[in-house]
Amino acid sequence: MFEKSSWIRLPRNVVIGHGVLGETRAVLDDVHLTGDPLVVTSPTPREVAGERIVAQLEDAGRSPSIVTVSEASFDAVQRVIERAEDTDADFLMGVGGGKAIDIAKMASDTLDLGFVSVPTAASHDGIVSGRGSVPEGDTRHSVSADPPLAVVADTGIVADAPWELTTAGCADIISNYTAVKDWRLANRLRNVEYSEYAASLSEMTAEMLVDNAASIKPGLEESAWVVVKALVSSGVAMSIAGSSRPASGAEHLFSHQLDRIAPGKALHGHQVGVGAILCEFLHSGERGDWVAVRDALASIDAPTTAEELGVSDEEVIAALTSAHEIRDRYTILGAGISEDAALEVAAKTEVI
Ligand SMILES: NC(=O)C1=CN([C@@H]2O[C@H](COP(=O)(O)OP(=O)(O)OC[C@H]3O[C@@H](n4cnc5c(N)ncnc54)[C@H](O)[C@@H]3O)[C@@H](O)[C@H]2O)C=CC1
Ligand SMILES: O=C(CO)COP(=O)(O)O
Ligand SMILES: [Zn+2]
Repeated sequence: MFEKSSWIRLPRNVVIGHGVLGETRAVLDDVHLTGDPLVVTSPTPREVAGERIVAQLEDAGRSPSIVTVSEASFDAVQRVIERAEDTDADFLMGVGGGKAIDIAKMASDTLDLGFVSVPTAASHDGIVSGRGSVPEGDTRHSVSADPPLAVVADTGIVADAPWELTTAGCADIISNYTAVKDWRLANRLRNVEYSEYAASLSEMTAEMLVDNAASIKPGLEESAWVVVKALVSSGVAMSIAGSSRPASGAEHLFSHQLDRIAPGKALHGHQVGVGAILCEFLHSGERGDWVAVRDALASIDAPTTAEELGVSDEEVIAALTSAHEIRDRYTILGAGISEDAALEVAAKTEVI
């Protein structure tokens, strides 16, 4: 008899559309979050959404608190936990980009409180995922965390965000191609647990985004819709898998290493996009699909070279040759690639 059991944990309400921030209170009521939240945000998202949520809840007689965070780290999670305890928060809301959402998600998981995700940019696929991604010293953790009970994605706000945040979200989705290839490889070579449903959903999400690339344009609210839906779909794939495997392979290891070697130079999505070009070449060779990955990234204005990322050629090579060390995750990088091989793949793909 098949005895294995697994929990697929998903949000109950995913509300996407123009002006839906104004419906936040109704969304919270619908999932029985009737108390006082701690809103976790960063400076600009605080202005464009955080303060508005606080005002809306205060008008309804509630007493929300708000805290601003700057980086994704275990220290930041701890500070938010303390603030939630001090303010006696009933639940947490992550309002902003991937870092604010990850911190709020991880803090609410530790506190065993409800969590609501309010993305102000379509820059990453952690909007609905049951994962938190944070660095610690020389390693990068991808930890399990309760997914949001509800998501409120106001496409008016997302469409007004800087265009590069949207192109970063698109690149995070395009990187699903290599992530799934790595997952299948790890399943074949290391018997890593694998879900064909999650893998297919992840690939289909990337496929649909690439097929719609021509309609993804700056300032267009319809584009915000398309990208947010793809990010939700990719997050659902991670929830089905119970890991970030469907959306995170060697291209993510490369990006996480770049975060250490060249911190603050480029967005997560842009780094994983360039990583996907390199890793696709490693998977399928010179005449393989790396050109299609590069062209898809270029078609939505995402960086395809070290220069466009704002990092040096040496930093790219250092990140690529050490990426396998950052996490125990089997990928096309295996036990690591040599500097010669890294120089060749980076030169042939014109990343450097
Ligand atoms: N947990 C998960 O499953 C996933 C987590 N991530 C994590 O998410 C992080 C990357 O997320 P990002 O959003 O790229 O970085 P981020 O959270 O640092 O946001 C980038 C910048 O955009 C600003 N911003 C957000 N909305 C804005 C708006 N409407 N107008 C103006 N500025 C705005 C933020 O305040 C920040 O300064 C990484 O730490 C990555 O590891 C990424 C994918 C999946
Ligand atoms: O960024 C991610 C998926 O896009 C997930 O990253 P991690 O594998 O670090 O959790
Ligand atoms: Zn990512």
